[in-house]
Amino acid sequence: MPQARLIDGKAIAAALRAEIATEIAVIRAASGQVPGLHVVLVGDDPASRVYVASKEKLAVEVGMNSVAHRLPAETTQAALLAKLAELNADDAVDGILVQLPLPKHLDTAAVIDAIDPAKDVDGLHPLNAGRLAGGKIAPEQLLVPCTPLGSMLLLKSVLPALSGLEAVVIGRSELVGRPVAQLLLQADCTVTIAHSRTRDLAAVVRRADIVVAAVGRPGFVRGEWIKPGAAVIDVGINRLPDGKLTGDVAFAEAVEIAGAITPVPGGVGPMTIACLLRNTLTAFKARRGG
Ligand SMILES: Nc1nc2c(c(=O)[nH]1)N[C@@H](CN(C=O)c1ccc(C(=O)N[C@@H](CCC(=O)O)C(=O)O)cc1)CN2
Repeated sequence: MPQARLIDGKAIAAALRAEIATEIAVIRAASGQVPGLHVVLVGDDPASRVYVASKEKLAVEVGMNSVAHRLPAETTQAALLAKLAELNADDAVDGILVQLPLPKHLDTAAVIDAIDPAKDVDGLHPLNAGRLAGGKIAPEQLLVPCTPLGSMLLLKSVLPALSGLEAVVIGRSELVGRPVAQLLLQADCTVTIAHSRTRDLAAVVRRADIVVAAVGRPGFVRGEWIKPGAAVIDVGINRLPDGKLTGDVAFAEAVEIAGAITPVPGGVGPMTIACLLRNTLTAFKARRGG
C-alpha cells in the first residue's frame, strides 16, 4: 500500500527561521537595528508557559530583541490594557503577542482590540482580519495569524499550484479556521468551512483535495473520509492521558490514503512560531521602512 508523503514541519520551520536570521543579520549590519518582539503571558497555564519560552528563545536565535512579560493570573483587565498601551507607545517594540487562552476573567476580544494593528504579529486584530478577508492585499504584505500562515506554507511545499482545488477546513475559529479559509480562497481554491453543525461531514471531506483539520478533538477525522491522494494538514495538538501528543486526524488510517500529510508533533506546530518571527520581521519592515 503506498503511504502518504510526510510534510516535515520541523525542517520547513527551521529553513524559514534560517532565512529570517539571514535577513536580520543584513538589516543589522546596514542599520544597527533589529526587530523587537514582546510576548505577554498572563497566568501559569503549563502549555502556554512552554510556548512562550520557546517563542522567546527562537526570537533570540534569529537575532531579534525578545522580551516576555509574565503577568500573574490575577492581572486585571485594566492592568493588561495598561501594559499593552505601554508596548504600543514604545518605538522599539515591533511585534506584540498576547498568549492565548487568557484567564477566564479577562475579555479576550477587548484585549486584542487594544493592540496597535501595526504591531499585531498574531494577525488577530479586527483591522488585520478585515484586510485579509477583503482579499485586496497580498497575504505576504499582511499580518496573518501564524498557524494559518504556517499551514499554507506546508501545503505549498507539496502542492505548488493550489488554484481550482477543493479545500475543506474543519473548524471555524478566529485563530485558525476562518483565516486559513481566507488564505485558501485567496489562493483560488474552492473553500468549504465545515463545523459542528455540518451535515454528513464525511461526505463533505471526501470531495476535498485539501483537508485542514482544526477541531481540537483527537483522531476526529477518519481515514475513510479522505479522498485518495488528498493533502491533509492536521492543526490539532491534543494531549492524551498518557502525555503523548496527537492530532485531529486518525493518522495511522489517513497516511494510507492521503497523498501528503502533516504529522503531530512535527507538522504545523513548529511553523506557528517560525511564522510569528516572520510576521515580526514584516511588522518591523513596515514600521521602520525596511
Ligand atoms: N496568541 C496566540 N496564542 C496561541 C497560539 C497563537 O498562534 N497565538 N497558538 C497556540 C499555541 N502555540 C503558540 O502560541 C503553539 C502550539 C504548538 C507549537 C508546537 O511547536 N508544537 C509542537 C509540539 C510541542 C510539544 O511537545 O508540546 C509540535 O506540534 O510539533 C508551537 C506553538 C495556542 N495559543
